[in-house]
Amino acid sequence: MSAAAKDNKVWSFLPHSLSEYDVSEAGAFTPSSPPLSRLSDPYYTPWEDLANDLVAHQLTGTFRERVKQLPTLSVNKLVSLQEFQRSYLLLSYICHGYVWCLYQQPEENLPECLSIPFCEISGYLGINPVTTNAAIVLWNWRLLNPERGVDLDNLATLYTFTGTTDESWFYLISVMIEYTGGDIVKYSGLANHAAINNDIPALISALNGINTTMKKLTKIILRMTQKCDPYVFYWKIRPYLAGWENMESVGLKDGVAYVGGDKKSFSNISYVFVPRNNKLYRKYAGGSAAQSSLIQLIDIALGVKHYVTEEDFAQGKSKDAPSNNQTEKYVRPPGNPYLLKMRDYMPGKHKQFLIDFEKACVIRKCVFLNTQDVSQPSGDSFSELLSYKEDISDSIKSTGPLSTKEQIELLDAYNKCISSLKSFRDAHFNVVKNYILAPAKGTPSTGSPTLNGKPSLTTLDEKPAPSSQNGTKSLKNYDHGLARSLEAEEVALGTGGTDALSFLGQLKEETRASRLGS
Ligand code: HEM
Repeated sequence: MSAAAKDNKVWSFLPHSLSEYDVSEAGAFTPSSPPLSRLSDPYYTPWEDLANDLVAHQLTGTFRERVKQLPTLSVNKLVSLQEFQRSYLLLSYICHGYVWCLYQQPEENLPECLSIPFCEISGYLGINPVTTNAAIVLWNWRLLNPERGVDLDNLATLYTFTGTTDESWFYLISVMIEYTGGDIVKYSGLANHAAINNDIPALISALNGINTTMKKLTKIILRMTQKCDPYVFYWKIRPYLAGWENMESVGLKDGVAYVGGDKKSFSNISYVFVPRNNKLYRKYAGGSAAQSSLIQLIDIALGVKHYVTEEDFAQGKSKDAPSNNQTEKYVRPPGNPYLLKMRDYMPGKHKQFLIDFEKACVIRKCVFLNTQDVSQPSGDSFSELLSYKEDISDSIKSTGPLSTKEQIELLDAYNKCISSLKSFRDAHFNVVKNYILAPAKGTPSTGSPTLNGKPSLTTLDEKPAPSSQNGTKSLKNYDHGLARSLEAEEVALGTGGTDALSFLGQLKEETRASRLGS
């Protein structure tokens, strides 16, 4: 009997047990117990102390000076996966505080005391050495009352860059979504197990579970405006979350040099080496919930396919792009390069879970094969159906045909899941307009309890004069990393450097198009 079977026979279609992927039905990709609040060995006190004082040192302008006094600590005294996760949080937080230091020009060299341990720890975890959703969300929370469960009225963050409640809320909304996603893991497992066995009542029940959970996720994301102010998010918080890819305009021409870190060996993680000044520079995207394994899992479970954007395809950025000017969807291979790239910004175990689940997932195939009479496929969906029929592998047990009523019920349960995923993406799209487009263009944002579109904190004009103490380079203008004012005709860029709204709009459309039947 495989490890998976011993763990839970529902998951026996995977080569490993859920716990081996560091995934659970209780909290999805969040750890099964709250993240550590301190490393056990006092040897790591220098990291702990500096992280605790990050906000204060940002304010006084002494952060970079303090980082340079750090000893280069060995990772040999980290004793568990949880300790590696905590040290990854500490170092990603310190590194971004260092590169994007408040009111300073971005710094393009990460000193050895940061880069060597950060690269080693990231290699162990199978994730890029940069701030990610794993650092600021999955491994960055605690329970106020340990006797009570995970809920927004019992959660606190371990670290924020700005010391604001807005930043805490921004992360905690994501924590709550990720944790609630435990039911997505549970029902996706049940749905695939049912699909493999062609157990239609069980499949319908599991799909209903996915639908109900998706609705909960949408309700949670809509709460973002309750305690996170778009102005604070865009101008104060987002700059710290930026990575060092597409940051030429703010001085990081080749990204950031991980001084000394390049001597070490790494896992099979992708990054770009640019030799300059005898240093090797790396370019990484910044922290984004696009690195959430949960939302990718939902796409995989429902068989929602994304494609290279029309724009990139036309420019030949896809390796499969044809030389002529065809941009029809059917010639674009499935897989959006940005979303696939984001898997290198997930913990390696979570990425492997997605890969293995994708290989084994037959939920959409089962729904499609069982509902042909009522879904009446044509065009692209007819080709899809043919490909399922031609697949002679016996991944789905064969049973008799369903009655029309049963077919309608199954199709309905599946399409409701697609609609609720589309509603989540609609809600997210509006969040992005509100938190990026509106503040960047100086237009009123909606739904903020504190601002009503007018800056209530320090306005940009009142921003303190840039500091030049300690000989560090000073900031010349107000644009910083990802925080930039945009002219009316300019598009807002996502952390990956592409037109965020057009990219997200395409994902919404691809979700909608995944409905079966009319
Ligand atoms: C203020 C709040 C938020 C803003 C401003 C925001 C912004 C963005 C932007 C600009 C993108 C485009 C790609 C990129 O830049 O990486 C994106 C993608 C994405 N975001 Fe958010 N986001 C927010 C909250 C959330 C939350 C709470 C989640 C929940 C998990 C989330 C999940 C995603 C996902 C999954 C993608 C990839 C596209 C997709 O699969 O639909 N975002 N977000």
